[in-house]
Amino acid sequence: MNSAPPAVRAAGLTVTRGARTVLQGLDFTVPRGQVTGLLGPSGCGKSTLLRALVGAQAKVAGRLDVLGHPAGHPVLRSRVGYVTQAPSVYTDLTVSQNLDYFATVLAPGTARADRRSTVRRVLAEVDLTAHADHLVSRLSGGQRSRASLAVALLGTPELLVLDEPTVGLDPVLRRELWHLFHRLAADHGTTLLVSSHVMDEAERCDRLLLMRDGRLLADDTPDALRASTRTATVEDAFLHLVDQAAHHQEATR
Ligand SMILES: Nc1ncnc2c1ncn2[C@@H]1O[C@H](COP(=O)(O)OP(=O)(O)OP(=O)(O)O)[C@@H](O)[C@H]1O
Repeated sequence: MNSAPPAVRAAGLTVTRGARTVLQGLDFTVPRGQVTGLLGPSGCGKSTLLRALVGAQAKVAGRLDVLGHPAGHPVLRSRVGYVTQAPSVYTDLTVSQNLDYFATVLAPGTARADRRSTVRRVLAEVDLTAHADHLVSRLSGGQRSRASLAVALLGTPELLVLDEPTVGLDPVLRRELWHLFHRLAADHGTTLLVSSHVMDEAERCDRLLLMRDGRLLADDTPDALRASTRTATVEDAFLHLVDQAAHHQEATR
């Protein structure tokens, strides 16, 4: 049982983009030291929610606390790591050159020896030590994803927010990344919030936030979700909840 206060607490979280209300009054928590999946179809609002969490989204209403502070608070800058869908590493530099560059930008004035030891640490964490001197342009998709992740790990974040990190990867590389996420949670107590639109990835999460059309359908463990919906997979549980929500909507019309 995790009795620590949650890493994220949202109440009535609402976001408008243009004329649309993209997130509609969400209430949820994200427990510390676990891997929570944010699952839902393309366009349901996952990236918008993650952007709100890291303070990069305009027109956010309601309450959104991250590690005990309002989302986007300056003290969170070094405590929250964010990996966007677009790769954040330079393809014409080697992996270690990228990491050394970002380490300098993130902590200017750090002694060269300290920077080098940080770079060595994150290379080992994402299992890219053997590829440290390879150009990013020569890496596989999974290795590139891990290089982006390594940048986010430079500051030893307590919360890692990952937007569809496994998109476009083959099943073996996806499995490799999920192992890494769980290792970070187990070894460092890092909290991970990982978005995906691939329902089978839900089975790999400790906890799930299931989203559709800007609303949360469920906030539970995969086991509890399957049990409460009497289904065999999280994908079936999701479909069950979608149907249930549609019936409810019709009944209240
Ligand atoms: N800049 C924008 N202005 C207005 N609406 C936007 C903007 N960006 C996204 N949206 C809308 O907000 C909704 C949620 O988008 P968001 O990117 O959060 O979804 P998502 O679940 O992350 O999708 P995907 O899995 O495809 O990345 C979509 O309907 C989208 O059309």
